[in-house]
Amino acid sequence: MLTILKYLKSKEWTLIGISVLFIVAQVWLDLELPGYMSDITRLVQTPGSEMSEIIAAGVWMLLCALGSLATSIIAAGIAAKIAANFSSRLRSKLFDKVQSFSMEEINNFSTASLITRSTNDITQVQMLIVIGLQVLIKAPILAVWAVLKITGKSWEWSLATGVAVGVLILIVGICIVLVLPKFQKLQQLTDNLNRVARENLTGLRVIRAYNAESYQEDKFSVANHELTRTNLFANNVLSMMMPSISLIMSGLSLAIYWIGAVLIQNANGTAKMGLFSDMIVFSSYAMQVVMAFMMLIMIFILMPRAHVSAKRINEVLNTKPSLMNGSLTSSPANRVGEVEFRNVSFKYPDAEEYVVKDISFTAKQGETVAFIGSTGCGKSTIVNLIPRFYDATAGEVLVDGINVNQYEQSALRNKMGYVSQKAVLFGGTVTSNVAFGDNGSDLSSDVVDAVYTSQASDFVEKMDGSYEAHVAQGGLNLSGGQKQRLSIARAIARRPEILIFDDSFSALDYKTDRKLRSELKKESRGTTMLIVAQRIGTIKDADKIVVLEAGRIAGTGTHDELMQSCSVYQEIAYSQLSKEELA
Ligand SMILES: Nc1ncnc2c1ncn2[C@@H]1O[C@H](COP(=O)(O)OP(=O)(O)OP(=O)(O)O)[C@@H](O)[C@H]1O
Repeated sequence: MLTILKYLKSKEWTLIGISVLFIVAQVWLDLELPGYMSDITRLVQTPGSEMSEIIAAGVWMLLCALGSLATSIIAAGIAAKIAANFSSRLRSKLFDKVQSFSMEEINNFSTASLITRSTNDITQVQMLIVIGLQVLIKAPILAVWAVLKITGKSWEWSLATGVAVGVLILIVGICIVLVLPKFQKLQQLTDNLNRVARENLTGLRVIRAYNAESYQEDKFSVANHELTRTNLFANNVLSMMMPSISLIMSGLSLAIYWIGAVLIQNANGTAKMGLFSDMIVFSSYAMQVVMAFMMLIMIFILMPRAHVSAKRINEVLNTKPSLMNGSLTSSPANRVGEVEFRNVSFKYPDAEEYVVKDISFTAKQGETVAFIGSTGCGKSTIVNLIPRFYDATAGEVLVDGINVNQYEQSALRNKMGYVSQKAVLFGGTVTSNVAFGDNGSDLSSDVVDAVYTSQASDFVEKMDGSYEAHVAQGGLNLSGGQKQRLSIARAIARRPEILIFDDSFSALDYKTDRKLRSELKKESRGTTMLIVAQRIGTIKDADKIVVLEAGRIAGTGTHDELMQSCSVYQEIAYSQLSKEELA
């Protein structure tokens, strides 16, 4: 928990110092009250006392109470401000850190857990800071000060107070030992609930189409039930604390008055009055001592969960991204748009088997290199190594003759236009989606050209608002083919050295696919293209086709060469094209 406090700024430490001053003032004012009460009791019982003296003591008492209220409001305001700023900073830090993660780290934590850590976990820490800043500082000051006020009055009363505090600590200790492991589990179960809810919402259409609502509900109920059960256990244990504290407070009052009654009975005439007034003052201070411990208990309720949350936040913040950033921001001027794989092998983190093995090929500037092969043979994996979504396990991936891990990641990715297998659009407009990213072009002419090349102008111009038309989050108001065309436009609009299409043409009909490729050829002359495809028709004209089988290269060459030499390619070609098309 303490390590997370290093993210507090010096200005916030100053504010904490100021709030300590207010809290000390509040405690002092609170502890003045019993003194005035004792004065009033004494004055009331002393014959011949002036009414004005009683009123004066009452007014001072009221002023102390108002002062205590004002200082506590200010201290609470400062704590809320510090906690809100601190948690906002933590959220930004987590967001930035996750942005720097490779797919490996994201998969290790899981998306659902990263969401819980950025929201629920931060809220737990924020709550502890808001309450902790007031209570954690106030309680010890109050306890020590109140104990000092009552020491030396009567050892019998002190003993009763000591026993009460001892029992209180014992009960709190037992509760904490019981609930601490549950709190650890609670955050993991919240992750799990998030994961199930996310899966349900993203797969809603499929769930409905297959009438699988009850199956999903069962899954959700299991996660929900487990979370509820753990929550209930923790809350049931904690709920026993409050009645125990009330019992201890009432028991202590009773003990003080009982002891007082015996002491007063045994005292002589004049001492009786002093003892009575002492008893009232002592019982007030003793209550303050118990109150101080009660406040500490509140912290002990929040602390274990916040401690677990802080640990989970720190885990993310302290994770070193496995992709180390290189330092190169540009490549040699004479080698542009070149991609080379030298004996590259790759296995996914934690996997036993290599997904691709010993891959070597070169794509020179302006060339089109295509990858084809059966499902799951490793085509997407290969192209994902170029923008460093993962690093090669063995061998070298070079861009413009330089290993990709020597580039600054942003510089490397600015060289590329990448279109993923599943089209991804962001909430905004057509223009904001096409002119997306670091070196996305803001020029409306570039956006219009890219949309035209990607065969999207027809439908974009018909949309309400045209290029400024609204695009829903995830492109939900567009069809699959329309989304894919806009993602292709986004890659083209960057005017990159290298265009990577990861099976991006499959969502398009044959006619659009053909028109798009012929426009692309005209518009992106000089741009190196790497195309993963399922259809031979899409890649037939490529300068080089790499045929993959079970993660290895089964053949490389042009369509005609492969038709002569590669049986795997022939098989794919005969299954897709007629004899006339192949002729
Ligand atoms: N994130 C991942 N973690 C572990 N294994 C993965 C991951 N992504 C893919 N794989 C595995 O790697 C293999 C190759 O996957 P890849 O997506 O590269 O195939 P592909 O040839 O592009 O397939 P498709 O044509 O169906 O898109 C598959 O067997 C798959 O199970």
